[in-house]
Amino acid sequence: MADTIAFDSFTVGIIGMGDMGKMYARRLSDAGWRVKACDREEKYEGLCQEFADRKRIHILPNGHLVSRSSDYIIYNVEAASIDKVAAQYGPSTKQGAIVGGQTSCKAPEIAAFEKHLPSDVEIISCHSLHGPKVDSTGQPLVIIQHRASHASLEKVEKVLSCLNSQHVYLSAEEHDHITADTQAVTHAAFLSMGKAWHANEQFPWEIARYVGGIENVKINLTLRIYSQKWHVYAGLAILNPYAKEQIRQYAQSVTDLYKLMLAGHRGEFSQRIKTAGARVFGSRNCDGDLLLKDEVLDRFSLGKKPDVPTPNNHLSLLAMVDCWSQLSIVPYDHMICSTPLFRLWLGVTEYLFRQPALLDEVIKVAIDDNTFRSDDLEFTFAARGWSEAVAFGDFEGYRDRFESTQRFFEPRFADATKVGNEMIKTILENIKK
Ligand SMILES: NC(=O)C1=CN([C@@H]2O[C@H](COP(=O)(O)OP(=O)(O)OC[C@H]3O[C@@H](n4cnc5c(N)ncnc54)[C@H](OP(=O)(O)O)[C@@H]3O)[C@@H](O)[C@H]2O)C=CC1
Ligand SMILES: O=C(O)C(=O)Cc1ccc(O)cc1
Repeated sequence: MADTIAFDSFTVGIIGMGDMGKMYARRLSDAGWRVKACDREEKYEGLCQEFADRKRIHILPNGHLVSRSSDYIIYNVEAASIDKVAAQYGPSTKQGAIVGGQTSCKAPEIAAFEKHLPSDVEIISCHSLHGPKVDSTGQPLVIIQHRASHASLEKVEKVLSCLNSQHVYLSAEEHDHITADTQAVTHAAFLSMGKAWHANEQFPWEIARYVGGIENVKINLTLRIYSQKWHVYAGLAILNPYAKEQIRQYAQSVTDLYKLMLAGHRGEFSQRIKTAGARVFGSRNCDGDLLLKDEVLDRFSLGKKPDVPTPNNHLSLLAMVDCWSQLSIVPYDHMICSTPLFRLWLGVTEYLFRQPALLDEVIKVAIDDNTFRSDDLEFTFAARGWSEAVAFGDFEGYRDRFESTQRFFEPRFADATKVGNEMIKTILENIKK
């Protein structure tokens, strides 16, 4: 029984001491757990120094040593490496231990564990649905009891309870299905915005069209994504069996809407947007209780807001709702398994679709105002480019696409992270109220 596990008789192993592994090691050891951890052998000395003042974190040279001496081992490595790393260290797992992974996509992780772990080892995976610098309190933490007894599940729950997250119990398949909707397609939208700004050599905070209100959310979140490691986004999009279709539909929605705009098909365009809005937001179509408010949004700008706002047709948002509608996705159903980024993204789409006057204005701008056709063309190319990289399973192509734009925005990451963190905190607190 979990009640009987004690700090001094139960060791947690962590394989992969990158951002998430270190966060887990620190939080678990702060709570009193004994942690044995490793990264690649060449990082052994550096990690020993980094964690020298932590008496409950014991750095070991490799995953064999962690696996054979730990009761619950969490793999915190790149999603694309899980098969290789589990093949390496899995056979060394202590008899009767519990093994889990924290990768963002569960199909390959579970397949790797089933293939490489001895049959007397139990499998319980997890996934913290937030980045390493976000306070884990109240955030969803998915727990997947794949091959394990109830008593072992209780042990894992007890260990992870120190994160103060909200436990969400799913199968690996349910997890991948939901995160394809909440994560992969959300990232595709922001990655496309960044790529389009880069293609036009625009720093959006310097351009009136992109300053103020929901533009601030778009810019801050785009820069936030590009300031992180490419493999996190590549892994959860390329390896998730459901993500290709979502991302393909997003690119298709962008393309369809762009063509209707170009051709000036006002009726068809408007009908398509309104139908999508009704399917996704249904009876939520009224002002009053929006997740996001102007006065909050306007505070978080990297640039100076113009006196008169420049019109924007918000193609990225219209396409998001069209995509959800085409795939019969109701994003509110996924709130239990949402990341902060997804909640903000949903807040932004809601802001547009639940204010009928604003939506009408946006539709009018889309058809009548061709000032920004070239920005929108680049956005359309970008969405299709990301979709192709994901569809072809092209990790290296994805990496090049990601890192070239990362370099373009790099000088502003420090500012954007500061403003973005503050924005996320304030907006999410507002959403809770
Ligand atoms: N960052 C995030 O916001 C979140 C990430 N995740 C998931 O968590 C996992 C880890 O992500 P994150 O910490 O950000 O990534 P990092 O790149 O920071 O960490 C992964 C670490 O694993 C190491 N590693 C690779 N192979 C081995 C090996 N054979 N033995 C030991 N260590 C190894 C890597 O070394 P090297 O760099 O040399 O390859 C790296 O230090 C990923 O699967 C990601 O999808 C989940 C939630 C949030
Ligand atoms: O909120 C997001 O979508 C992020 O970008 C952070 C993130 C990345 C990977 C995960 O598996 C979970 C969270």
